[in-house]
Amino acid sequence: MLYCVEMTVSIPRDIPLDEVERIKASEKERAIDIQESGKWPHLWRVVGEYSNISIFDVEGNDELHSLLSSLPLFPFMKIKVTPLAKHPSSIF
Ligand SMILES: O=C(O)CC1=CCC(=O)O1
Repeated sequence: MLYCVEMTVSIPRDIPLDEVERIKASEKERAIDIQESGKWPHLWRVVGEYSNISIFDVEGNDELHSLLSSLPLFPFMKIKVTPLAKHPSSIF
């Protein structure tokens, strides 16, 4: 199943900068691992926001939740999930 996922990050200002940098480095590693698995085929920055729009290609809700909640930034993200179905006029 395909899902469009919008993740908006908001890190509390009282977390020490070195801890924030550590979390971001772990986030990047985990994101690369998932992309390399083929389950996260698109990851795009939303211009002007600390936010991304992604496409996930997974078995279903449980797998998507498991991947999203494995991200180190998960506790600091607001996530909007939109399940996608084939459009009848799509030629792709
Ligand atoms: O920077 C973001 O949009 C949050 C994020 C998700 C995957 C990643 O590497 O960073």
